[in-house]
Formats: sequence, C-alpha cells, structure tokens
Amino acid sequence: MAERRSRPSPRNAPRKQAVEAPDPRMLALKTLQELRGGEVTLDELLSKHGYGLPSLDRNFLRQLLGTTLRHLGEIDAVLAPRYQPPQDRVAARLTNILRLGAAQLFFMDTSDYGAVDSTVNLARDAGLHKYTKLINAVLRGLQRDGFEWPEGVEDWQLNIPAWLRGSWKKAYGAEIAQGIAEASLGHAMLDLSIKDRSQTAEWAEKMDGIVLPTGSVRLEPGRRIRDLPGYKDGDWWVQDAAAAIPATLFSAYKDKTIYDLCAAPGGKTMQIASLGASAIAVDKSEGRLKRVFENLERVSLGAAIVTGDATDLAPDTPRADAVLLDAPCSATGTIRRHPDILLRQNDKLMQSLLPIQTKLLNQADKLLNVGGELIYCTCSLQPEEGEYQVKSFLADHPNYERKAITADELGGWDEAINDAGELRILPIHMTDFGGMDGFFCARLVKKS
Ligand SMILES: C[S@@+](CC[C@H](N)C(=O)[O-])C[C@H]1O[C@@H](n2cnc3c(N)ncnc32)[C@H](O)[C@@H]1O
Repeated sequence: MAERRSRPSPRNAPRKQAVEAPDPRMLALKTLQELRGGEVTLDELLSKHGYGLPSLDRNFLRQLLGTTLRHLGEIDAVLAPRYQPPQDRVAARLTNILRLGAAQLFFMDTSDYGAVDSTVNLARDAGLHKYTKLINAVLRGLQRDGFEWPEGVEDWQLNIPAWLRGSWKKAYGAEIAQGIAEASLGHAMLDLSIKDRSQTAEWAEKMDGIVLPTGSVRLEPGRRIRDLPGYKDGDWWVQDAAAAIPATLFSAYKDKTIYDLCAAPGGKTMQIASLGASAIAVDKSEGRLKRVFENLERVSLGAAIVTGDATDLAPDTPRADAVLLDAPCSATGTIRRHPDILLRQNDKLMQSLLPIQTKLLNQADKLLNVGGELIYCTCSLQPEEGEYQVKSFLADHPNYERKAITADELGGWDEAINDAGELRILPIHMTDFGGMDGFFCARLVKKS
C-alpha cells in the first residue's frame, strides 16, 4: 500500500542549498544504523538528526524511517533472493541503504527512477562507491519484476518478528494475536489529556475531536500540535489514551501525596498535579526529567522532582499516600507510535527488564503508607511484564491485595478489564474509535 509523503528537495538542487541542508536520506541511514544498538529510540534520534532540517525534509525523514520499519519484514523478504550481504564491515550499511531504496520503490510515492537514483547517490555519498553497481542492479531488478510476494504468508507475518508473534499467540490465542499484529502495523490517533477535566467536552468540540469513554480527547493524527488551540496556554498535553488511565484512578487523592516513579517525560505527573494532589516525580534520567520541568512549566502545574535511581533511594525517604509505578518495559504495546520497537526490541532484552521491574515494585512498597494504593503499569503486551509481575509481587507480599478496576472508573468501558480486575488493553480494543495502545495496569492496596 502506498503511503503519502511530501517530496524532499531533489538531489540535483542548487549546490548552495545542498550544502546548507543535510540530505534526509543520509540522516535516515544514520538513524537506522544507530537504532541497531537497541538503546536509543527513534524519537530521540529523530530529534537529534532532524533538528534544524527544513520541515519538508523532516517530514520526509520521519516518513521514510516509519515506512521502512513498518515494512521491514516484507522488504527483507523481497531483497533476500537478490542480495547476499558481503562479508565485510559495510554489510549492515549496505543492507540499510537497500532497505531505504526498496521502501521508496514499493511503499512511498517516490518515482521509480527517483528511488533508484537517490539510493545509488546515497551509497556514493556514504563512501560505498564499490557497491553502487550492485545497488543499481538490485533495485532495477525489483523495479522491473515488481514485488514478488513470498508464498503462503501475510504481511503481518513478515513484519512482526517471530518472538512477538509467538509470545502473543501464547498469551492471547492465534486470532487475537493476528489482530494485535495487524493493528500494531497501523497508525495511532492523536490523544490529549485536558488539564481541567470538567472542560473536556468543550475542548473536544473546539478541536474537532471526540471524547473517549475514558476521558481523553481524540483527534485525527497529523495535526500540528503547536498550532492547536490551548497549546500555548497549557490547557492540555499529548498523552496516549491508554497511558492516561492509571493516574485517573487517583481521583480521590486530592491534597494527598503521590510518588510518580519513572516519571519522565511527565504525562502522569501532570495528571496527578491537575487532580490537586502533590506529585513527587522520580526518574533516573536527567535529560528526560528536563522534559518534565518544561511540560510542567507549560501547563502551569507544580511537582517535586527527584533525579535518581528509584531502586536506590535513601532508606529514610519519606512515605506517601499512594505510589504510581510506570515501569520501564519493552513497550510492545506502542509499536503503532514507535515502529523502531520492531527492530530494537527482542525477547532477551525484554527478559532483562523483568528483574528491574521486580526491584522497582519492591521499592514502591517501601515508599507506601499502610492503607495506601500502589498502581503498577507498563505499555507492554507481554504478560511477563504485567500480570506475572503482579502475581509474583502478591505472592511475596501477602499484606497486599488487588483492588479491582471498575468499568465505572472508565466511563463504563469494560472491554479491557480482566477477571482479576486488572486492565489488559490490547491494540484491537476501541477499534470503533481508532484503537488503543497495548497497556497493563493493576491497583494494589497495602493492608498492613
Ligand atoms: C515508561 S517511561 C515513563 C513514562 C512516564 N511515566 C509518563 O507517563 O510520561 C519509563 C521511565 O523510567 C525511567 N527509569 C528507568 N529505570 C529507572 C529507575 N531505576 N529509576 C528511575 N527511573 C527509571 C526512564 O528514564 C524513563 O523515563
């Protein structure tokens, strides 16, 4: 399926312009190379590499990378019979150049000539002169023969890595797993949280959006955030509708103190503060905490901010009435927004996060007053990071019990509440409204 994009400045643009603005295709290659490390996200790399690019080129960069990542399995399958990566250190770069070329050829509205020619130029500019003939031959072959679809497979089977397909099938069954996979390859809507929740309907009307049962305002994607009414005055912030649910469960905590562990960039901190509670935002990343400061400032809300590893807080750190733990996770529920997860994440990496989540849960217990509530959530579809973590925490902490999340708290929406009273949101939920990110949330009470 073709995806629309704006055209970048042509490669044969006047020399002066080419020197001033870096080639977005070269930046796309650089980004793909850096994504392989697994640590840095596409959004972080896009802000680094896209910074200062003219907006047309920045859009093209984002679209080229998004398209390549969403179709990576198909692209690799169509390249495989025509190209064996050379056994030298340029192999990864060469493969990524071909992937970018094939993405433009088959999934974007670049002309065939433009896709082949610009990819050959990219290889030359990247210092791979030796391989320009090979690239030209592979892409011309693809252009001539079209997309030769491997037999007996569907696109989601190629584009979603086997470890994810297998884990979703095991957790949810074959049919739901396929639905999750297909939905994950789509595009996400634009969701907003309104600072004054009593004004939600008015803001939705002003922005031509709808109000979801859970209270978020939903807009069509592609709107320029800064141009929307209320942005400058800080009347709302961008926050995925599923991720916005946990903090709304604290509606009875006005004037109470709540730890927001793993808080950056601060979506949930702003929600807690807007409920009239005192938020203590803790995050180990100084860089990401800057975003919390900036966000709070824009929306004129306040919170205490602590920079540090939440698993390593001083033993005399004061306790609070509630703790929200939005633990670091594989984020496999957010592939629609972050298609780089398909390339960066793997089973081993996900497994390596489990002990950190357990440690953070144990620390959350130390910070919570008796009688208080601990809300644990992750934007992962993997039960190891959600249901199993909670089950094992409860087994180790008999002084806790689940407090079921109810449909009343979610505006009557009950599709995602499981038998244990936890929230297990799947990307196939709320399809009539454009779907949801995958998400898990459980509420636990400290009885003694
Ligand atoms: C899922 S994001 C949090 C999103 C945030 N709660 C929000 O709603 O905007 C996870 C965050 O956990 C932080 N983090 C990871 N390990 C941590 C630790 N041991 N202590 C404190 N923060 C940690 C990361 O820096 C990252 O900002």
